[in-house]
Amino acid sequence: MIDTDRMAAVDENAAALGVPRKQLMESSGNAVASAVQDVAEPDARVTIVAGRGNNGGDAFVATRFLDTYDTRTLLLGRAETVTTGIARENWAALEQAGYEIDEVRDSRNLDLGNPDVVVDAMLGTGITGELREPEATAARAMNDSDATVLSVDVPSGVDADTGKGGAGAVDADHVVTFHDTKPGLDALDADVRVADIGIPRAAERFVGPGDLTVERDPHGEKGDAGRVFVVGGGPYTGAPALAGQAALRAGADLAFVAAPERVFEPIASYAEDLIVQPYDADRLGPDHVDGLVETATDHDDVVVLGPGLGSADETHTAVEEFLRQFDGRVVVDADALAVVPEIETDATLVCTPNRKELAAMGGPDVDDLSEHVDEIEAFAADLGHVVLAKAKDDVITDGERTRISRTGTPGMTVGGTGDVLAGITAALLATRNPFEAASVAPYVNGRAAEQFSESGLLASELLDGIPHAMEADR
Ligand SMILES: NC(=O)C1=CN([C@@H]2O[C@H](COP(=O)(O)OP(=O)(O)OC[C@H]3O[C@@H](n4cnc5c(N)ncnc54)[C@H](O)[C@@H]3O)[C@@H](O)[C@H]2O)[C@@H](O)CC1
Ligand SMILES: [K+]
Repeated sequence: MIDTDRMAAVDENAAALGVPRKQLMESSGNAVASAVQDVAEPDARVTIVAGRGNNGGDAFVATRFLDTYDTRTLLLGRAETVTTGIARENWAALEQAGYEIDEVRDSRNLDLGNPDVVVDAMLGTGITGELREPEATAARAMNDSDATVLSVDVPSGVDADTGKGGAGAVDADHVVTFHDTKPGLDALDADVRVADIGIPRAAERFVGPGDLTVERDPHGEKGDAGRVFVVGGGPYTGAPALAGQAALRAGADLAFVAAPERVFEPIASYAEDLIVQPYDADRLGPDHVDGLVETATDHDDVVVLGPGLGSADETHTAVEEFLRQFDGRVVVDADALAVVPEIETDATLVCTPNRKELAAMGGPDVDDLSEHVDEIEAFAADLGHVVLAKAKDDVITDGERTRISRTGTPGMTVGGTGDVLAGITAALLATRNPFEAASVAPYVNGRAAEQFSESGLLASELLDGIPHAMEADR
């Protein structure tokens, strides 16, 4: 099962891996033709009704594979108004090769003929709202005809994610959909087949540019990029400052750092963009927890818990207490990670262990994480939280799904890059679901690093690279 946002991401990832969409369209069109062949007698009359997007493009390709039938292809609208280059190219190929094709410029002139099979390629995943003209008239004609109706990807007028369709949606007998089935096809009274169109597994497995642009979970209000609240610092000062700044670079509206009074000055001096809130102590302890939880809850903050906190017993107890009380979203990093396997929490956690921290939490103790994805996935399932295990190839899993992020450079072994990652993850967690945020963050962090020379990379340099790294088509 794949929803349309994820499908679009995978499609873009495939293109980045060298399999562009026009190639996928050739496969889709071929699959449509096979589906027609399965329902059509050898002498059947086939009418293809195509829209102006890529759904129509699939059908233009199918036309070439249906030479042996009595096939007509109708385009709803003028060829100049076809919306995508690849669909237009496939239409032009039909024109040049002399296929029987027609532009339907006025829905009153639509005539399906008397076909045995109608291919509905008007609208796929690009639909918004109820069917408009001329598609609405064409859908009525299909539904009224005696022909077998075969829809491309999804019946036109039906939302592929929800299955909802306006009153005028196409009532398909058969659907041929691509790569994986769609949530909205489940409830349909139609025979649904899934066609493999040659999308490499890697396009799903590895985080790619497609993941940057789509799949935003509108957790907050639209335009509300969220507040990130870093609970860190004590023995160390640089770590929380890096995490907070990284969150800002990755799109957070505000970044707060709560830190012990003793280290307030240095943290505040690193960057004027950070708001630093001191508490009266040398390090985090149980007394501070109520106040921190209240602040984070009141503002619906995404919390980064851990950077620079140190491993004192009272701090460990405070982290436990924080996670017991808080029920919002938390990126857990560094010394705070050790607490996670020991506690029950209602919070939504993304845990960001490196190799050693993963082993200390009870996960596999291995050098190459990407060779042990099943074990890490099983560990995350047990833990009940999203795990972003950091290594040369980062492994991201929610216990059911696993992705790998391969960006980055050898220079990233320098101190502080993990703090930057925690901040990016928090910013993304404000607008995406935890698994997506955890998948995209290391991809962005690695891309940020790729903008600098490997030797002598500083974690603070990554900050400058983040905005550019978040652009899909940089
Ligand atoms: N995503 C992928 O990986 C692949 C997608 N493919 C095909 O591409 C399709 C999606 O293509 P597009 O994104 O171009 O979108 P569509 O072809 O579904 O529709 C886009 C067009 O429909 C118009 N439109 C939108 N809502 C309308 C309405 N209510 N009434 C009338 N017209 C309306 C738009 O103005 C636009 O011209 C998929 O369904 C599938 O068939 C395949 O080619 C293979 C790979
Ligand atoms: K369709």
